[in-house]
Amino acid sequence: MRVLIVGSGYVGLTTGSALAYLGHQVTLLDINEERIMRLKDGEIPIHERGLAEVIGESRQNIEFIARWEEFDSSVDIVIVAVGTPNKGNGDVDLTYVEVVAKAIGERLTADSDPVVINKSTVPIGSARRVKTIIEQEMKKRDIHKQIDVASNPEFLREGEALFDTFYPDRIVIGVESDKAKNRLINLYQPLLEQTFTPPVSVRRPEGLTLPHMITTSPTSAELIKYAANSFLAMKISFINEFAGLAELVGADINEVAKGIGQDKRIGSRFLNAGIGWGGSCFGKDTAAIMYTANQYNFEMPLVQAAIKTNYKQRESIIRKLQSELKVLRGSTIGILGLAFKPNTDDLRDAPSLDIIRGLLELGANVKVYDPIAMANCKRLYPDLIISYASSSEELFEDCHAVVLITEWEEFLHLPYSRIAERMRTKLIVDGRNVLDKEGIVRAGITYKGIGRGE
Ligand SMILES: NC(=O)C1=CN([C@@H]2O[C@H](COP(=O)(O)OP(=O)(O)OC[C@H]3O[C@@H](n4cnc5c(N)ncnc54)[C@H](O)[C@@H]3O)[C@@H](O)[C@H]2O)C=CC1
Ligand SMILES: O=C(O)[C@H]1O[C@H](OP(=O)(O)OP(=O)(O)OC[C@H]2O[C@@H](n3ccc(=O)[nH]c3=O)[C@H](O)[C@@H]2O)[C@H](O)[C@@H](O)[C@@H]1O
Repeated sequence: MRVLIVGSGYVGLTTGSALAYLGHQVTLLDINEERIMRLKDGEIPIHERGLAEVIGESRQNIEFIARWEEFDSSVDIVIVAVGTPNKGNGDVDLTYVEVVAKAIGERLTADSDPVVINKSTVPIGSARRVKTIIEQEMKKRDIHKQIDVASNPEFLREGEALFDTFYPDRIVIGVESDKAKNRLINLYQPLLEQTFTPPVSVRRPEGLTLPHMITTSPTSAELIKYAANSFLAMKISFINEFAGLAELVGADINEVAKGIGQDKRIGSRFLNAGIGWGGSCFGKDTAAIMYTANQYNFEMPLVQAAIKTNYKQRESIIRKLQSELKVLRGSTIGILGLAFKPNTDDLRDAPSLDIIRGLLELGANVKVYDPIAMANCKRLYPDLIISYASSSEELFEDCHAVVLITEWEEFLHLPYSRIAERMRTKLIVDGRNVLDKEGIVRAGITYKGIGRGE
């Protein structure tokens, strides 16, 4: 099928590359000309495992364009994957989606017959809003036509974006017509039946079950996306709430998580206690659903509490440092990891940033190290008065304490005896409960985890 994807960010570029790999003819349109130029030159603008391979192998099926003038009105599917940022009050800024809807409506002809798909995370009613805008624009040119707009929320995780795209647990489509339903089934057929040859760098896991396609109304599909992210956010906050209690009563939250996670009804994933969630979506989407609920004068105390607990986790790191070091003014604190999670250079709503700001406000000197996110930090936050270490080992030099924020693989096996010698006071706060506690203690370093009632 011929597919136009509008927006070439994490979601658009991943989806577009995967669809091209599966054999569709994909055009990726982004108004960010620099990004399109880089893509045309073969550069991969985001850090995602397998993306270079998948794009490389599908070059003949992908084209990159930066101008709406090149829009081909005879396309079968248009996927909208532009950003839907928070306005600051929880409400979703739909400007980009609306601008795209208008641009589509201005260009469709009487013969065009595409299905338009909202893949961006959008509040309920957005499929209808996009449909109205497109049809109104067409009417202005005297074209009276119904356009199918479907909702097809995206569930990929950054860092595992291609894996999640090729091997999804489910594909949700919110449609109002058989035409839209059938076109989406055709689009995703190779994934539903797993008939493609997996890319070398994104292997198919053994024992993989086929993904279900879940067909709903557009409104249900829109709500499914918010419910999924809110539930995952709540699950993390739930374990973090118990981590706080575990510290007081002398239990180990890792043991508790294992003990409850083995219950299939609960499941063991997303039960890692620590400094909580960050990233571009959990914060934005929980705030957005609270905003929607509020518009209906409806309370969602569970989601609200999940948000509150999450941001308390970041503060709790500073409380731990205060409790061990007493005075933070003049202390040097090392921050191991900046990205909101490993395998990405994304700093959106990264817990590291709040923790760094909190430490700076208390007069501490902050030193940081991250294998790939430091360049982004320098570029986006030039106001942060911090120093950058050249390696994870060098970070420990002269530190009064080091806090692990992001569980990058390379941080998991540090030479503790060597780094102990470089520290001024020997304290490691393990913000993700992933370090070798025994090894750290053996090297004479004090270990503080999250929810580990030492
Ligand atoms: N990043 C993630 O892991 C996930 C994101 N989502 C949702 O997907 C949507 C997109 O997110 P990301 O890909 O992260 O955003 P992003 O910010 O990485 O990419 C959006 C792209 O859209 C482009 N754009 C904006 N206006 C445009 C226009 N008028 N025409 C053409 N291109 C335009 C921008 O230049 C940008 O490159 C959001 O609604 C987000 O909530 C959903 C699941 C996962
Ligand atoms: O809507 C979105 O954008 C996406 O949001 C999340 O994906 P993502 O934000 O990329 O990353 P996750 O792997 O979910 O991690 C989010 C945050 O939760 C934290 N986390 C995760 C799991 C856990 O057990 N504990 C925990 O603190 C991570 O460190 C990270 O900061 C969801 O997992 C995706 O399904 C969804 O599509």
